[in-house]
Amino acid sequence: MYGSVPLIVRLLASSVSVANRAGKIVRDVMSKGELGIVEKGKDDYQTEADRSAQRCIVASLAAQYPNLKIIGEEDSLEDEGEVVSDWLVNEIDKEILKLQCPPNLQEVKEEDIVVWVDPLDGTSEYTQGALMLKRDPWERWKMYLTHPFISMKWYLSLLQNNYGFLEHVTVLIGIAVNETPVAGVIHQPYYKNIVEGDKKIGRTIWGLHGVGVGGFTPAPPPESIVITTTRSHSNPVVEEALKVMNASKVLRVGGAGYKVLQLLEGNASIYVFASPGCKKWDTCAPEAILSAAGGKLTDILGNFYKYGANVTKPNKTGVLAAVNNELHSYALERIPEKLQETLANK
Ligand SMILES: Nc1ncnc2c1ncn2[C@@H]1O[C@H](COP(=O)(O)O)[C@@H](OP(=O)(O)O)[C@H]1O
Ligand SMILES: [Mg+2]
Ligand SMILES: [Mg+2]
Ligand SMILES: [Mg+2]
Repeated sequence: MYGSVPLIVRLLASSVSVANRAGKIVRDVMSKGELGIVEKGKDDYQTEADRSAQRCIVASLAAQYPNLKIIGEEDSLEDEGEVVSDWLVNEIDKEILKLQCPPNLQEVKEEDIVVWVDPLDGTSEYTQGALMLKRDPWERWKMYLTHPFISMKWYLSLLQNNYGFLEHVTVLIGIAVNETPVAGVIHQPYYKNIVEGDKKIGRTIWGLHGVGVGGFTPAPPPESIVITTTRSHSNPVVEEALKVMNASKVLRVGGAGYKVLQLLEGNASIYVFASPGCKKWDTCAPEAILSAAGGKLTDILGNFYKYGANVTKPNKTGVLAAVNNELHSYALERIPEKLQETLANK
């Protein structure tokens, strides 16, 4: 029906609609309260929301774009569990369809594309948010006891945080063409906003190379250096890379998507994560949007990652990102060579 619209624009428009639906699934699982937490590895968990949102995204995109290569964080699920027909999205965002495709992306074919899907980025924050939604203290305590990875210190910090961590949760769909992220979607299922006088939950941020970004109001970086980094996957090497930045503040938040949003909205200057913990699905969509806004996301050696179908999944040499080249260079110059070698040789 929209065959005259270049593929990359159609795919981005579909991804916006699909991410909105996946966000609703994420909220519905939370409302039901049965999170179905599975431990995939150390500090690495999956919930029913991760599984269902992934099925929704992959099945919806594969049905409309059969020759796309789609790689999702929860891929080991393949063929298990059913895709509820209500999850199959064939809507397509009409506003995105109106975008003028840049000349260099007009001829892109499905075979040139790899879509990287993180159905739920910030799973730690999601599960901790669930805990905090239990208003009854006894219920909350019982749930805490079934969360093996939440220490008492965290539990107390969560209580003081006014249940705020759910905003860190995002749905990420990144579109790479010939190994480079050129378009992407970050959907925030728990973002609270007022649209035309009505309270609305959720928002969707998008970016396309050569066109720009939308779904939020970009803001310049803070006056002094503010670093954003992990709040749930730190270690001594990660901390060492923060120390050298001479930052006025360190913003510890969940998810790669939410951290890049902190850069785009002017709350932080640089995202530093000197750890091999992030994977290609964590950074593809954020990198596409950040670079469409004039920013840069690389490893901590300053090299770009490649996002082809056969690359290794982990971002072995960490993440270094900023809203502009100056801030990126500022950070890169400060990372000690020894630290770069530590990650490169791991
Ligand atoms: N040490 C580690 N082990 C497993 N996953 C890690 C990790 N460090 C980072 N990640 C993944 O990278 C993403 C961002 O992490 P963080 O919030 O700590 O910055 C999260 O994605 P998911 O929540 O999609 O799994 C998280 O799981
Ligand atoms: Mg995960
Ligand atoms: Mg993730
Ligand atoms: Mg995830």
